[in-house]
Order: sequence, then structure tokens, then C-alpha cells
Amino acid sequence: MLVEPAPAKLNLALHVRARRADGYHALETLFAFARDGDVVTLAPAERDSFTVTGPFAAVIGDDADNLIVRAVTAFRAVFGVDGRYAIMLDKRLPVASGIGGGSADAAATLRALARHHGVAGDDARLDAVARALGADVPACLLGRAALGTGRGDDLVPIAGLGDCPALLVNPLEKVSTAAVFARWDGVDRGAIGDGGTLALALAGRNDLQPAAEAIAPAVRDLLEALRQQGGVILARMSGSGATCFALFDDGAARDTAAAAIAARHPAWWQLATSVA
Ligand SMILES: C[C@@](CO)(OP(=O)(O)O)[C@H](O)COP(=O)(O)OP(=O)(O)OC[C@H]1O[C@@H](n2ccc(N)nc2=O)[C@H](O)[C@@H]1O
Ligand SMILES: Nc1ncnc2c1ncn2[C@@H]1O[C@H](COP(=O)(O)OP(=O)(O)O)[C@@H](O)[C@H]1O
Repeated sequence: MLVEPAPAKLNLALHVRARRADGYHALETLFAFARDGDVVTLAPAERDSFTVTGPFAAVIGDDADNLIVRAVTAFRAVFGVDGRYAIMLDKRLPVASGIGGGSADAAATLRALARHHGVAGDDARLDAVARALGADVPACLLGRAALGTGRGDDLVPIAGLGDCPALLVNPLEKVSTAAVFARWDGVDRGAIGDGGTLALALAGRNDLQPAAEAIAPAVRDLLEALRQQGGVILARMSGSGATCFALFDDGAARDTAAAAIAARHPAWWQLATSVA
């Protein structure tokens, strides 16, 4: 049995540079990964099965559209294997929330299948499968801090944040990635540039925030609530939203912030974690 973590993805900065002819957008983004997230468990079996447990199981169901099932189908086709697998997903991350839960699950599935079938992690075919599943899947497959360009799937590893304490908060309003990109105002506000990861993040932006706020107005209150906390280094929305994150000086400041926000907004989802 293979147990594969599917950690939450964060966009420390997300600069949208241009609309492309293929319906996608040219991005520059700083990817980083939390210590926590979903968990995918895969075991060889007589026949395929897929079950979902965890707090957000009911939101996605276990149908064939799931990115995990699509990852298995694509892996079999590309690598010419005929295995059958019992797959379990512990769905802990909110769905359609800008922290790449589906992408992380697909990437974790590909990692587990690669391990099981002796495929090297840097096999170019694995990256090709990941790209075909979604723009964020290659970053989740790499699973470490990286600069993403193109659709976000051309990756260069960068220094990580070394377990920086972080709090992720989501108002539990689902936000469609395509809908947010469609509302982007078309203004190129400039590149990410060169420098250390944290300095670049601090100088950076999330260009999708105004579009996400138009769809999920709670994002504004949420960012405000995070920025008011003590010991905050950076507070920003991730991806197309609506999850926002804050990075903290230390774990105690993060835990104090988590308690304060939970008391004021008990309906919001939270994850107290750290960013690698
Ligand atoms: C915005 C980001 C930032 O990391 O994250 P999320 O908010 O999804 O977590 C990603 O670019 C999302 O990647 P992902 O969720 O894999 O996107 P896909 O399934 O490939 O595409 C969904 C839709 O998003 C839009 N899209 C996505 C990526 C991109 N570079 N340009 C786009 O315009 C397109 O409308 C596309 O049809
Ligand atoms: N394993 C999965 N987990 C979450 N969402 C999934 C999964 N498989 C397919 N989806 C679909 O992918 C969409 C995007 O979900 P998700 O990856 O959580 O969000 P985001 O792209 O905003 O980070 C959802 O609307 C959902 O229907």
C-alpha cells in the first residue's frame, strides 16, 4: 500500500501577464507547498475502486471526472501498464479554492503509480501526463518551491521558505478558476523579477484578487482579518481564490491568529501549517 501526501499549493505571488490564443493566460508565479493537505492511498487490487473520505468528501463525490481517476487512466495509457488499483482519498482541502487540491491529488496519484511501476520521478512522460491533466499539476508533481511561467507549468526550482509558520483561511465560497481568469482586467502589471523567494513574494501581487473578490466578496474581509493579526509577514490570496494565507514570524503568532479568526468567523475553514 502506498500512502502519498497531496500538500496544499500556495501561490506566494501570481502575476498574470497576457491572454493567450489557446484560452489560457501567461503567468509568472511563485509556487510553494504547505506541510499539510489531502492524502492519497493506493493499493494494487483485483479491480479498480475509488473512495473518498474526510471533511470535504461530499463536495466532490467519487465519479470518473475526478482528477485522480483521470490521472490513473492517463498513466495507464502513456506507460502501457494494465494494473488495477484501490484508491482512497482523504479530502481535507476545500474544493475549488485556489490551493490546488485536485491538482495535488492528481500529482500524488502519479507519484504513487510511478513508485509502484518503477518509473523515475524525472521521466519526461510523467511531466507530459501532468501537463495534460491541468496547468497546476506539474508544480504539484515537483512538490517544492518553484517559479512557474507559461501556463504555470514551465518550472524552475527556487529556494523554499524553510517551514515558515502559515495559516490558510477559506470562507467556504467555491470559486471557479476559469470564471476568475475570465474577469481579469487584461492589464499587465509587470514581471516577478529576480531575488530571494521571500523578497520576491513581498514585492509581488496576486493579479487575480480583484476578479476573485467580485465573485466571492468575503475575500476582502478575510484578507483584512489576516492583516490585522500580530506577527504577519505577508497576507495574500492564493491562486484564483478564495483561500488566503498569512505567513508568520513564529508558530505562536500563527496560533494566536488562528484562535482570534476562529472566534470571530467560526464558519471559515482554517489550516494552521507551515510552508516549505
Ligand atoms: C490559478 C492557478 C494558479 O496556480 O491555481 P488555482 O486557483 O486553480 O489553484 C492555476 O493557474 C490554475 O491551474 P489549474 O486549476 O490546473 O487550471 P486548469 O485546470 O488547467 O485550467 C482551468 C481553467 O483556468 C484557466 N487558466 C488556467 C491556467 C492558466 N495559466 N490560464 C488560464 O486561463 C482557463 O480558463 C482554464 O480552462
Ligand atoms: N480530487 C479532486 N479534488 C478537488 N477537486 C476536484 C478533484 N477532482 C476533480 N475536481 C474538480 O476540480 C475543480 C477544481 O478544484 P481544486 O483543484 O480543488 O481547485 P483549484 O483549482 O481552485 O485549486 C473542482 O471544481 C472539482 O469539481
